[in-house]
Amino acid sequence: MKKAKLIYNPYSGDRSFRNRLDSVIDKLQSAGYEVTPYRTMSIEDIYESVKRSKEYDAILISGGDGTINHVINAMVQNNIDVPVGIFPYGTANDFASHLGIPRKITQACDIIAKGKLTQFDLGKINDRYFINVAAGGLLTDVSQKIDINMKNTLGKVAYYLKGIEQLPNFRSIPIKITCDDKVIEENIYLFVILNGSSAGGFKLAPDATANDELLNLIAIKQCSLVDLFNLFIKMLKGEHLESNNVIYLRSKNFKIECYENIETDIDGEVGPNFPLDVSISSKKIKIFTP
Ligand SMILES: Nc1ncnc2c1ncn2[C@@H]1O[C@H](COP(=O)(O)OP(=O)(O)OP(=O)(O)O)[C@@H](O)[C@H]1O
Repeated sequence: MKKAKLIYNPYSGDRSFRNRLDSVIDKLQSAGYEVTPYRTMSIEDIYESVKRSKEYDAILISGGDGTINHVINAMVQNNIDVPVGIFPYGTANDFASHLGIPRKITQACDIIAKGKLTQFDLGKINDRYFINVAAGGLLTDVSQKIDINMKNTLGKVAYYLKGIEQLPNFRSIPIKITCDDKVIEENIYLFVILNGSSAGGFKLAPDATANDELLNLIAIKQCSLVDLFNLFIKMLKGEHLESNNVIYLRSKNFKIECYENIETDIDGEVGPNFPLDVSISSKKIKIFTP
């Protein structure tokens, strides 16, 4: 039998994964995996658990993008290069949705049982990796500021409510983006750098895939409230990339400088300080996919 370590964050999403544990073990055992579950106690504990997982044939993760981010960073730090299985039990689950991995336990187990692996890129920001998105600006600390109980009860709606609550603080920030031979200096509201295609449930980079060896930078320029509202409508229709108020760049590298002390975010977790050196690490992880 192959050995799989199942690392699960009991506080991700609606916290219901723990009730499915027996069913998961049953299905994976039938597929030839001897499963060792590990219930994480904290973020630091995720790193400790992965460090002790060098003998396994696969690492399976249950949680949202934040949990996947920490497990993958820990795997890279420890040179663990085994297949990764995902149970999308977070709130937004942007990365798993992008990969087409469903939340339903039977289907997620079937994907692991079938054993099809696809290589994916990782974004790198200073010395940390991101699976889906790195962001900065005035709404990006929304996911970090939401109370975990509010997120568990209200799901994705909690992100929007917290976003609206932050609107009075909405102001632009001066930023310098260097990419290939271009330098752009602009006042912006926020920027996102995507490896996948969605953030917070919004399909911001519709043509991007997490294995095209490119990162997608989308920034919203300072504009009037009316223009911002129109941009939001365009975003819902997937037409925002054509707007004059949007900067859209695709590249393997970006340098981002900002002289104001604003927070950054990677996969919904607290990110590093400026300046940001962002790059793509091509085909860095292999994940069980449909
Ligand atoms: N026991 C724990 N082990 C690991 N992380 C924990 C634990 N308790 C709370 N957390 C918090 O869970 C967060 C990660 O949550 P995760 O991203 O997996 O779920 P989510 O936020 O509900 O989903 P998504 O990111 O998809 O919206 C970390 O920021 C961490 O602070």
